[in-house]
Amino acid sequence: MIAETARAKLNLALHVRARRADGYHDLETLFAFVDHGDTVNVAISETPEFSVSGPFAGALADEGDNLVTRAERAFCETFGISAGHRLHLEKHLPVASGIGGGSADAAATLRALARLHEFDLKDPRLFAIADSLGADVPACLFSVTAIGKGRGERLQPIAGAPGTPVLLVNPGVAVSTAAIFARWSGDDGGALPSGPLLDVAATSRNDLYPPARDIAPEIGGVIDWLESQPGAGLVRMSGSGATCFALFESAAACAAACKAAPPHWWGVATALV
Ligand SMILES: C[C@](O)(CO)[C@H](O)COP(=O)(O)OP(=O)(O)OC[C@H]1O[C@@H](n2ccc(N)nc2=O)[C@H](O)[C@@H]1O
Ligand SMILES: Nc1ncnc2c1ncn2[C@@H]1O[C@H](COP(=O)(O)OP(=O)(O)OP(=O)(O)O)[C@@H](O)[C@H]1O
Repeated sequence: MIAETARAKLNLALHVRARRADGYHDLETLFAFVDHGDTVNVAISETPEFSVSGPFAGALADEGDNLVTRAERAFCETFGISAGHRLHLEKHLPVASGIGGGSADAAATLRALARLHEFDLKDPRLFAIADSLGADVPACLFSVTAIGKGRGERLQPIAGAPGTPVLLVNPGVAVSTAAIFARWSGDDGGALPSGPLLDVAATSRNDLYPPARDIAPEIGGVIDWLESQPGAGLVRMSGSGATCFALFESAAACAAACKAAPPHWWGVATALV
């Protein structure tokens, strides 16, 4: 059996540039990944099956076509694999929450299957499958700190800030990525500034925050709460929300804030990788 971690993705910055004819939007984003995520297990099996466990398994109960099984089908078609697989997903990340849980699961499935069948992780066919499964899946395939352009698939790795303590908080509202983009102002957010990761993050924005807060005002409350926490530095919403994050100067301050979070919020104190 092969196990792969599906790390949560953060958009440390997200500038929306233009709406495209294909319905997507061109972005400039800073992708970073954290030391927390789902787990995907894959093994060859004569009786193919897919199962889910973990705290957010219930949110996927009605999901007919999970991103894990979609990734597996695409992999087998592309690489001509006739064997069946037993797939298991441990779901720790809230669903539809701006931290790319489904995208990370799809990417982890592709990495696990490539290892199982001994294909190179740099095989361009793997990237093409990732690109076909969603805008965040190519970034999740590599799960390294990177600038993303286009709809997020044109990736340029950059030096990260590993070990930086980060608190993730979600108020328990699921928001649709398509609905948030549909409410974007239409004003070009401009290019990201250049420089070291945390300097770029500090001098940029998430352009999806205003439309997300209009749809789910709870997100504004989460940002205000994070900004009031002792030791919090950069505070921002990730992706299309509703998860927001704060970077902290120390792991102790990060853990203390996590403990102080309202009990009905989901929160995890972790670190950038
Ligand atoms: C907002 C981000 O999370 C930033 O990393 C991603 O761009 C969203 O990535 P994702 O969830 O993988 O998105 P997809 O599942 O590919 O797209 C969902 C829907 O969001 C809108 N969408 C998504 C990405 C993008 N660059 N422009 C868009 O307009 C489209 O209406 C699309 O149909
Ligand atoms: N394994 C999966 N985990 C989560 N969502 C899944 C999965 N499979 C399918 N989905 C569907 O994909 C949708 C998007 O889920 P996901 O958790 O990736 O959103 P997100 O965190 O907002 O991602 P992003 O930051 O990429 O916009 C969900 O609403 C759900 O219907």
